[in-house]
Amino acid sequence: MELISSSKAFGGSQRVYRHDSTVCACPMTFAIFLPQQIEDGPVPVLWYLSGLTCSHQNVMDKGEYRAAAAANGVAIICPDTSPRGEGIPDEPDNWQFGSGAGFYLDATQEPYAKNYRMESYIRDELPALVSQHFPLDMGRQGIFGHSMGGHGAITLALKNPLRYTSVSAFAPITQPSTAGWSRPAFEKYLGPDETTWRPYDSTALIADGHRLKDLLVDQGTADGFLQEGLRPWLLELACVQAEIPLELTMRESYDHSYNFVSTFMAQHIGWHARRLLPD
Ligand SMILES: N[C@@H](CCC(=O)N[C@@H](CS)C(=O)NCC(=O)O)C(=O)O
Repeated sequence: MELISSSKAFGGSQRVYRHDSTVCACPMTFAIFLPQQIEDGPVPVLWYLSGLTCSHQNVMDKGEYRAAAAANGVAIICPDTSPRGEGIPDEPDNWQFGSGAGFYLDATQEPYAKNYRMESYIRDELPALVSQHFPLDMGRQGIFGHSMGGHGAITLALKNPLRYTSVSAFAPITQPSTAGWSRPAFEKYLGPDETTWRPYDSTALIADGHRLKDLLVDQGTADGFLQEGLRPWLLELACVQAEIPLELTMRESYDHSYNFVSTFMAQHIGWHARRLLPD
C-alpha cells in the first residue's frame, strides 16, 4: 500500500492510500479515517459507498463525517466507485456507466468482466487488505452509502447479514433493475438476462428471501432523482411485505447533494455506533 496523504483530524488521522488491486486488475485508491481510540485497541469499521461520478474524495471533502466518527470511535473507509485509469474500458462521456459508475457488482460481460468487480473488491479484497494493516475490529462492521452507494450498501448487507451488523443509506437507488439510469449499465455489465440482475437489486433480494435486522434511510423531497431514479416507496413496500423494520424519513426540501448527506451524516453514524458498540 502506498500512502498518498495523511492529515490529523479530530484527534485521529485522515489518510488516503493506493494499492494494486488483484480483483480489479488496476491500482485502486481509498480513504480511511482512523479515530484516536485505535491507539487503545481495535475499533469498529464503517464502510461508506459513494454515488455516481464520485471517487473516494467527494465524501472526504464534503461528507463531514470525521467529528461523529471521532466521537463514536469508529473507522470510516471510503472506497472508490469503480476501477479507473489507462486500459480500463470506459465510456468517458457517460456519467452513468464505466468510471465512477461501478454499481458495486461483479461484471460478467466483456470487456468489463476483468476489471469491474466492485462487489468482490468491497466484500473481499479491501477488507482483507485493511485488516492486515490497521487494528480494526472486523467482527464489528457496518455499511452505508449515498445513491448508487446506498444501493451498494443495502444489497451487500442483504447478502452478507453476518458481516454487516448495521446498514443505512442516503437517497439510495432502491430498484436499479428498473431505473432509467442503471438499466443500461446493468445490461452492459451483466448481459440481457435480467434474472442475473436480481442479486444487485434491493427489492428483488428482499422478494427472494434476504432479510435485514433493520434499516435506516433518509431521502430529500427536493431530490431531482427522486421520481425516476430513487423511488424509496419501492423499498418501503418491499420492507413492509418482508417485515423488515425500515426507518425511512423524507427530508423536506433537501436535494441530492452532499449538503443533504452531510446534514444527516452524524445521525447515520450514531445509528451504526449504537449497533456496533452496544453498552
Ligand atoms: N453528474 C450528474 C450528477 C451526478 C450526481 O449527483 N452524483 C451524486 C451521486 S449520485 C454525487 O454525489 N455527486 C458528486 C458530488 O456532489 O460531489 C448530473 O450532472 O446530473
